Amino acid sequence: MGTLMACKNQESVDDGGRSLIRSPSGACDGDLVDQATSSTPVFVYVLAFFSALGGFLFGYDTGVVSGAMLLIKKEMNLNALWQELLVSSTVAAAALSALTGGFLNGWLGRRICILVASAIFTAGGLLLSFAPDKGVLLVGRIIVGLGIGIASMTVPVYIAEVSPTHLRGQLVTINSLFITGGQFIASVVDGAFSYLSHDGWRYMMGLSVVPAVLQFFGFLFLPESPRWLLQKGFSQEASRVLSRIRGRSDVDEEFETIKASIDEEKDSGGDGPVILRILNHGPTRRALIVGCGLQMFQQLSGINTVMYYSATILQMAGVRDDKQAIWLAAATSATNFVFTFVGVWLVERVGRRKLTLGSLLGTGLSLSLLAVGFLLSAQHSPSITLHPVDLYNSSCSHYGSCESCMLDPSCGFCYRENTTEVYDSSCVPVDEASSDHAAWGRCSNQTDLSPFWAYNYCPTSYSWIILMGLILYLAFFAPGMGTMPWTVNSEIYPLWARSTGNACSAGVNWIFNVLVSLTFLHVAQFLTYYGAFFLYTALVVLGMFFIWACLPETKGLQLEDIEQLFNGPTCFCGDMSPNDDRHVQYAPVNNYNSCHSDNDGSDVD
Ligand SMILES: O[C@H]1[C@H](O)[C@@H](O)[C@H](O)[C@@H](O)[C@H]1O
Repeated sequence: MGTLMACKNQESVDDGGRSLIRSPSGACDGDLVDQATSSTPVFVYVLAFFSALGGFLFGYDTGVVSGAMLLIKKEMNLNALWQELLVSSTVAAAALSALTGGFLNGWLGRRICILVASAIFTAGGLLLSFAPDKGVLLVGRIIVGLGIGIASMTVPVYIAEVSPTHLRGQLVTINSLFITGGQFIASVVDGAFSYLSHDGWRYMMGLSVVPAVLQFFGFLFLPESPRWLLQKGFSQEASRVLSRIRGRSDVDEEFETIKASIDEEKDSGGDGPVILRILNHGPTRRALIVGCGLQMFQQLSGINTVMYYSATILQMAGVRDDKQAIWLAAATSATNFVFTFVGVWLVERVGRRKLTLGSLLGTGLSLSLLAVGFLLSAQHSPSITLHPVDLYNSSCSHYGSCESCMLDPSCGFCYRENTTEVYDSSCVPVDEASSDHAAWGRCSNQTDLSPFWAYNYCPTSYSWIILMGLILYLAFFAPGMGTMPWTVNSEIYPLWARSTGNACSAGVNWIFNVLVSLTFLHVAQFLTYYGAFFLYTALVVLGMFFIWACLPETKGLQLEDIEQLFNGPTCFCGDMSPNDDRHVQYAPVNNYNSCHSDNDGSDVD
């Protein structure tokens, strides 16, 4: 490997942008830096937009189901198992297809995979909106999941491969913006169609066809990634596409750098299944550990539990009307979306490492605030004052407070309240067909005069702490932990391992997504809600150690150079990040001629 060299465009110091363009000889090319940073052709934004529609569909299809489910379960009389199946089948299918997507990506290319994903999204959306019964709904949800898996691993790779170095982080992070944007739009659509109690869900699910068709037709006219083309030996096409994307004809330097790295890899005689080659090749194996670790900790921070649980949190805060709860849940996903902009803005300014660490720190603090809120609510949980005769002698009749009653999934809390206190409270079995009311007694038939029914939560006056924790959590999670795992994974693998590396890490993301959401209620049952949130806090602290110790800074490096960051030990314990400002000197290139190598000259080789 040649010495890692860096150039810094002085003009981009102010906004924090950094350019490192390496020619095959290792020399910095001032003109190239100039062209790359000063005139980014619009075309690259068009490419990023059409690819990020895949992220939008990922967000929309995972987000829309919660609101749609409220209507579907009534119309199709779904029990809890079917509801669970319709939600988790999509995520499980996404895990499977993300894992196999790596093979498809390397074989067919990024563009074909994006086309396939948008065709799958279209077919799934149509099937869902015309589904005659729950069986077809399940098939539709699985199909959509297959599309999500492929899109989630292909889109960041494609955007990273077409982006100029100085914009790569920002453009890939736009995909995350589209994910949270999709979740937000889904919640607004859920709110709007919730008034249409008959068939409203068909529109909610069916609307995803619009961006899917748009992406499909867009990609019919958009080019393949030049890096993939070159890897497959289509040199002329690769050079033509690269010039088109860069908006200029002199792309030789970049072209040669990519080619040199492909030739180098060919010379080293790689053979056999890519995953085995990754595992046998130190730097790539270490990159894979870091990439999968990031994705695992993203999900272990409990984002999807918090998002999913937001409606209940809002109910605890006293929002009882279903419609109002739906709209307030839209406010939650809006917070997630708005704070993702902060990530897009910061990624090229502060870099991936600091952004992720700062985000995790805030996420951990907010999780402990959430936990404290739940702890105080539990300690001041209303007691049960009425004990109606329970003919079936269910477990519900044994509880003394709302806290223990609501932690039992078969019971709910029935109560009246005035401005200061809860009174006339009882713990009764929930109706098996619908958790909206009790199986029998005062809360079994909801009228305006009947008492309130709380399933899965307790009324509390500490809900404001929980609400604050929720908002702070999203504000800290969204810019860093929500975005960086996808961005960093799109850039840390060498070309030959990029599809497989991203497939594995996206697969890890989806697997932990299923694990965390499926286990949440059980964990809450064993540890109580505050215990569950303290557990997530502990996992976030572990994640911070991992990221502090093992995540190098990739900002400003050309994709072909990033592999060198993993030449040392997997974890460099924070103070040895090879791309720290302390280790790489960026030379002012006002005159675009001066260029320094690392300060000790020894480099990361
Ligand atoms: O990066 C995304 C994003 O933060 C979403 O809000 C979340 O639902 C996904 O699981 C995650 O992968």
